[in-house]
Amino acid sequence: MIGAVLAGGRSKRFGGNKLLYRIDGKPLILHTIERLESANEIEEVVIVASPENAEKLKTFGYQVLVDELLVGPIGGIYTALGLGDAFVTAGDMPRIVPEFVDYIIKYFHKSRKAVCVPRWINGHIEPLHAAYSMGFLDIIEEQLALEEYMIKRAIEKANVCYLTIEKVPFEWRESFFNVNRKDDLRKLGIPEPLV
Ligand SMILES: Nc1nc2c(ncn2[C@@H]2O[C@H](COP(=O)(O)OP(=O)(O)OP(=O)(O)O)[C@@H](O)[C@H]2O)c(=O)[nH]1
Repeated sequence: MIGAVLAGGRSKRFGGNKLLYRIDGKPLILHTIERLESANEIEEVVIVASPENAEKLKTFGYQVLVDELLVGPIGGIYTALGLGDAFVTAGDMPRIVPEFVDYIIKYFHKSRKAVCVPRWINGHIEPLHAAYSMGFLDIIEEQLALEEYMIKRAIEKANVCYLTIEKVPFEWRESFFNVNRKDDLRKLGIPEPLV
């Protein structure tokens, strides 16, 4: 399955392009990609970028799709599904657990549902760590026509398989860690930059 890494955000909370921020000498997005591509079920990783970020991201040697919609993750997922079924993540997830990715993809194939997404017992879902089929494109198109851009709403309309997060190994939760603010770098053991 394709692994699609979303990279069309504005990093407002972080300030500056967080995906290019170097951690141990390597841009954050490459940490994410390397984790994702070490999952056995991932055949190829593609980056779904904003037109603004595309040129720089192409230098990393991965296929880059340009998201022309820029309406949030739903537009990135839409662009990725143009290539085929995809496991979609955010670009700011340097702690992805490959075994968890494989588990979700296998569950997705078995279930034959349009989307397979992890869900907490409290109902909160993790749509940027989920498997999507091309069959989901129709629902996204409907939502785009309605100017409803919340991915959560689109998923609610689909035939979905939910994976209860509390039922999988506790350590896998680390997979959802993402960098939003400079302060989050501390959780990676990196001192927050002074500027
Ligand atoms: N392709 C694409 N990716 C997006 C879009 N919006 C957000 N993303 C990506 O989705 C992931 C999660 O985004 P957020 O961290 O919630 O948003 P952000 O814009 O990057 O950051 P903030 O401005 O601080 O909210 C990141 O990897 C973003 O690059 C979009 O419109 N298109």
